[in-house]
Amino acid sequence: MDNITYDVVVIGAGPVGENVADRAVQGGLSVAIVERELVGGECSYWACMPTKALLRSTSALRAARQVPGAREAVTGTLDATAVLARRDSFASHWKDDGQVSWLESAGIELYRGQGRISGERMVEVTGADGVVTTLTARHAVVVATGSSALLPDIDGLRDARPWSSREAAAATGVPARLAVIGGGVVASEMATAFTSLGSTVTLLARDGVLHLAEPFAGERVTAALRESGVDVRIGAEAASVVRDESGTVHITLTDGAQIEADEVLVAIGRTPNTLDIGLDRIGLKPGAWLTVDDALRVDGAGDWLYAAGDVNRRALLTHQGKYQARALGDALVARADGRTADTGAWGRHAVTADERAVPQVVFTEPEVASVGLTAAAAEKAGLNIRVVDYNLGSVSGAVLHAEGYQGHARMVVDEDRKVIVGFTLVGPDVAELIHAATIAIVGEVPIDRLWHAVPSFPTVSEVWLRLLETYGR
Ligand SMILES: Cc1cc2nc3c(=O)[nH]c(=O)nc-3n(C[C@H](O)[C@H](O)[C@H](O)COP(=O)(O)OP(=O)(O)OC[C@H]3O[C@@H](n4cnc5c(N)ncnc54)[C@H](O)[C@@H]3O)c2cc1C
Ligand SMILES: NC(=O)c1ccc[n+]([C@@H]2O[C@H](COP(=O)([O-])OP(=O)(O)OC[C@H]3O[C@@H](n4cnc5c(N)ncnc54)[C@H](O)[C@@H]3O)[C@@H](O)[C@H]2O)c1
Repeated sequence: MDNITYDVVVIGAGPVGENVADRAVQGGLSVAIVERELVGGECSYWACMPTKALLRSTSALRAARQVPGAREAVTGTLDATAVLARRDSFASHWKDDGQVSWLESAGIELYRGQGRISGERMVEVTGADGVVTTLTARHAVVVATGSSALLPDIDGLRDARPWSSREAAAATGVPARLAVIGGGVVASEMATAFTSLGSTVTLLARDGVLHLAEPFAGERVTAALRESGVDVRIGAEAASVVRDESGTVHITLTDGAQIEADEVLVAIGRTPNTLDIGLDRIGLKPGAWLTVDDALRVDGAGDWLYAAGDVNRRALLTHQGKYQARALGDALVARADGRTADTGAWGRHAVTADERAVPQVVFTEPEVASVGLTAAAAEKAGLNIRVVDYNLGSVSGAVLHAEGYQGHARMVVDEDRKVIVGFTLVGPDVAELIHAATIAIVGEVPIDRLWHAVPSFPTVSEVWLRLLETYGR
């Protein structure tokens, strides 16, 4: 059994673990990173990259069809084999050589195997050959073990070999009939992808489609899914699932209705990867989300244990986890140098945006792009708000962008401070528009000053001017 010492030991080499390690090494610390599967994590092989690769072809086809002249050049349907092949390359064919080379070039030491905390500042790594290596961290252990798909307790579901987001993202073929349990981000995106690849999709959205977003977003995505042939059943709940000998999946709903499918995708949220990481050895509960303070220190542990990314449940998004990683990596360097970390609001080592300005793009058709609070969330937080709505389809840039462009924009203004606290867009190709709103919220740009941020004509961004005009000067 080896015992090796580093300044920092990171468990989990997903996008978040990699970024903590990178910042710490750049600040002069020695870092070991432990990975049990593929370096690059969920995002690279089974989440963001492969799913967005699947969806991009759908979006390109829709865009061409919405513009006369281009429309006539597009005569067929999606080539599913070509789409899946492009997806394979974006998942690096499920090989991590490229990311391992990057770790090497960055000076980060990789240990392959299951990492478990074995005591204060200690991590045991059990390799595939059963050999255990003990790593000691001089300054910090960072848990960046991410999350896995949650499976609900539905009668027969486990035996029916359901797809999780992993099987959907890495599908080798297109099922003729796909049932989806869930109405959140994964369910909406995968229903969009598979209907356009040719599946007959039934979406069982117990709590509605994208129900935590502004209501108009879920309504428009629901309408578009239905228009593309998806059978969206709001309020439907699966009671039991059986896969028969022929492979057909039979789903019985709580109201007695029956659905048949060739595959069933379960997308009802995530569970933290903390069941087998040694939490019991330090008095914490295995399987629980790791709650952290503003410095990302794990509650109930000493000042040596941190958690970043999905596992701390602050925002289950790659970009937000990487934001935490940059702040944490730099803070570890500062502390190792004997400096105090700057974790006050918007400080260099703070993760303030986690609470005020988390952007997200849902790559459905239409796309939903949002940042900050919805009107409902702002009201619940006790803010004195004004909601400003505008029909995105009437902006000149949108009219030019696509024939029959339909979309909607909402700005939520904190009336006491006269700054934007929330922004949501729904419409074709709105993804790239959201960063302007993120900057306005993070910068707390006064509404009066926004009049001086002039959008170019004729772009869809002109919606900013229309929203200001609607708000009034
Ligand atoms: C289908 C889907 C699509 C998504 N699309 C997007 C998107 O478009 N944009 C976006 O921002 N987010 C998206 N997300 C969310 C995004 O994938 C996650 O937020 C992100 O992967 C979290 O990164 P992480 O590093 O915290 O965890 P992960 O990516 O889960 O990485 C954790 C790593 O830790 C390893 N690990 C776990 N336990 C141990 C252990 N004990 N020892 C050693 N190694 C261990 C795992 O093998 C894994 O490699 C999507 C999620 C899903 C499910
Ligand atoms: N484009 C993106 O940014 C993107 C894409 C995919 C996933 N993600 C991230 O991955 C995470 C996981 O996505 P997800 O869609 O699995 O979770 P989610 O939290 O977005 O949605 C889960 C949905 O399942 C429903 N649900 C919960 N329990 C249920 C049950 N027992 N039966 C039926 N429905 C139930 C919920 O009401 C909710 O609508 C999200 O937090 C998201 O941020 C992001």
